[in-house]
Amino acid sequence: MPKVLDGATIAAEIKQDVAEEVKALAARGVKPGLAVVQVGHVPASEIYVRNKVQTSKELGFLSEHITPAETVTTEEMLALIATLNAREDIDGILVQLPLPKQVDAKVLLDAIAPEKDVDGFHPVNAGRLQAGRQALAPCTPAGVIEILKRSGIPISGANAVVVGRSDIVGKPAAMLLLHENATVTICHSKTRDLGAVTRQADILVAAIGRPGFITPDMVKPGATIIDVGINRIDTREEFDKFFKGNDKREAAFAKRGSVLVGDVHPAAFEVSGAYTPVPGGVGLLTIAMLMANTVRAAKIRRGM
Ligand SMILES: NC(=O)C1=CN([C@@H]2O[C@H](COP(=O)(O)OP(=O)(O)OC[C@H]3O[C@@H](n4cnc5c(N)ncnc54)[C@H](OP(=O)(O)O)[C@@H]3O)[C@@H](O)[C@H]2O)C=CC1
Ligand SMILES: Nc1nc(=O)c2c([nH]1)NC[C@@H]1CN(c3ccc(C(=O)N[C@@H](CCC(=O)O)C(=O)O)cc3)C=[N+]21
Ligand SMILES: [Mg+2]
Repeated sequence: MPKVLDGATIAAEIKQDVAEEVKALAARGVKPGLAVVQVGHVPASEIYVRNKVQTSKELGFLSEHITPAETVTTEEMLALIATLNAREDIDGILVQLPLPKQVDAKVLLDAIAPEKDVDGFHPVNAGRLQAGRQALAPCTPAGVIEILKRSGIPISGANAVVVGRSDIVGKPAAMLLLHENATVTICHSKTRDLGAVTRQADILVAAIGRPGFITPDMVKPGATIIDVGINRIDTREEFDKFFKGNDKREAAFAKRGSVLVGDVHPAAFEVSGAYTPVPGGVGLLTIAMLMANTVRAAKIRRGM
């Protein structure tokens, strides 16, 4: 039976560590400040943003949830970011993606002060990360490393295969695995004979954005699978592809009319030695690492 790498338990450990740092900072009169900017109404963003704001409050941060209208312009957003950059009480700025199409996301993300870029999306942080300098690393890839380390899964010398090469997940995940001395392969939509590559993986990271894409034949028996994908399924036909006969998922589907599935087919987990579930896996670590990054940003920026 494969081991389930429980994101909730690991996230709780990280949040405990963060809470202790917050206490030590409070004793020195410092409160980490996080601004979460959520533009318009993207249904998928609601729950994530709520999680972020709630968790930062629980941990005793100064927490601001800023909600510009759907119709906001790039210029207005730049003015908001300039204000947040200049504020002494704000240590971290997060602009939730996706943004409406009239807003130039790249221009905005580049305008965030790198020392307040708790998402780790700014090119300065990406460059610092790849150059092996101190950097704010993107939260989801950082969470992947934390899960592996805290679960005692050896990374050094392992064959790690990352499927997906986005600037916010796949690429930085590969870079962090490399820094931990894994032998890293990055795959993408042009990769030839993907299954042959993924079957070499001791650690397989799926960050593709396609429900159940990784099938059992693509997995080396006993491998560790980290499923980053978050895909919402809302038709019976799709549901049956992944969860037919699964009572717990049936109940969730009946109740909400949709369920989440990762980029890994549930049957592929059965081949693995250990895996992160969706939900309850990497997503929860993303939130925890955002908190850790915010405290880190506070300490660095305030010279502590
Ligand atoms: N758990 C969490 O906290 C988070 C989860 N996510 C989830 O992770 C997933 C990936 O997100 P993100 O990186 O932003 O997605 P992107 O769409 O930016 O990138 C997807 C990557 O997958 C590759 N890909 C697509 N189709 C195939 C294919 N058929 N074979 C091989 N590779 C393929 C693409 O290749 P190419 O470059 O060639 O197009 C691309 O590199 C999504 O499900 C997203 O919802 C994202 C962020 C946080
Ligand atoms: N600037 C920016 N930074 C991000 O980090 C960012 C973003 N934009 N846009 C969207 C993606 C996605 N993302 C997730 C965060 C938490 C969960 C999460 O909490 N998941 C839980 C609950 C899922 C649920 O029940 O819906 C779980 O997997 O168990 C998932 C996904 C952050 N992202
Ligand atoms: Mg994306």
